[in-house]
Amino acid sequence: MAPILCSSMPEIKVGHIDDIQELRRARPTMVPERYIRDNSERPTRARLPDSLQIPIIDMSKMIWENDVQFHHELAKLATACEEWGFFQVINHGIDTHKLEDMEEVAREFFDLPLEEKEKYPMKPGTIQGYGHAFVFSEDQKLDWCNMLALGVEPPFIRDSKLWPTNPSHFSETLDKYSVEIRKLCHILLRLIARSLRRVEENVFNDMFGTAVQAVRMNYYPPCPRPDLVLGLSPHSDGSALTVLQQETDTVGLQILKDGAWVPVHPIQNALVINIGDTIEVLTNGKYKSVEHRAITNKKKDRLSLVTFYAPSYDVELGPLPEFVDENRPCMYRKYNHGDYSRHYVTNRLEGKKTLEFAKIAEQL
Ligand SMILES: O=C(O)CCC(=O)C(=O)O
Ligand SMILES: [Fe+2]
Repeated sequence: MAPILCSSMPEIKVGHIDDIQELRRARPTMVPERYIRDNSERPTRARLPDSLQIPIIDMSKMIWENDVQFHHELAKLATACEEWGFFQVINHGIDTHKLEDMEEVAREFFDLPLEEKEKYPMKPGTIQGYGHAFVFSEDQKLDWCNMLALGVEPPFIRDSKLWPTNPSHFSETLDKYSVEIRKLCHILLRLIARSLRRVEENVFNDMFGTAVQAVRMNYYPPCPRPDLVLGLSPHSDGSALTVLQQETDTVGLQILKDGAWVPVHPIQNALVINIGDTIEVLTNGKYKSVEHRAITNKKKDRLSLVTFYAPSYDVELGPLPEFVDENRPCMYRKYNHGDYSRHYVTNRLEGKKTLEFAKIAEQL
């Protein structure tokens, strides 16, 4: 997902969209037609070796720069970004209470009666508030998910009317949480720059002067037919970095690796990080923004808390010259990040299609 803009598109017709938690109340044995995916999109049970897991980066090994451990972990980070686009960080230094508190208020919010949650409506064509983002037509297949999405920083993207006042400590908890995640993003961006070797450690600094930070909370109720639906459609994120927190008792996130959907198994207190479209463009495709999706479970619900961290809207982006040479010709044109964000939020989630906005024609 991209950072959140309030791009209202009054002309779009999306038809009636059910609230999934309400739909579930009647304990249906089947799902409505609008959720049933075409065969090719349905979650198939992949026969993958359990050892096929996204890399795990131990941040406690990356404190002392002169240490052998530091360089070993940095090399792992480089491989993770190049080959997977995803990794989990452990020992990231964020107080686990802050993570748990956020999970708790988010759950409390989703457990509220619908009338209460509808006080913060996500209007069609916008992606802030409670509801369904990225729905633009009546015939579009829908995701088995309720969402609450909020712009956090800079202040002009924050729509305070959409910040829940119930639970009463929601905003305060989200603010505290967001400060911690932001600090983690700063550290990660520096480490990522360092792992690229060809650029200075502070190469990204100017782009993130008034960085955009947005949060999306995805709640996936249990689904009677998880084999037919998707929790969240395949997409790459329009951010620079995404930080995803998930509970440990359900698997739902899958990433596309060499043509197979690989599940991301949750690790206690770890955070899942992925490279977004911005870093793919800046590194001219060296570090990958990888397609991912969420599937549902028959018996269990699942909550994911997702922070998108992106450059200032006024920044002009394009591949850094250090990553363009005769072996790797320039794959992306220069563009304004605000324009890209607008493009992202006004199109449905469809694999890596949004990045075509930036691709140079002969690379399409
Ligand atoms: O819930 C998940 O695991 C995936 C969430 C995600 O990819 C997103 O919100 O962009
Ligand atoms: Fe995502």
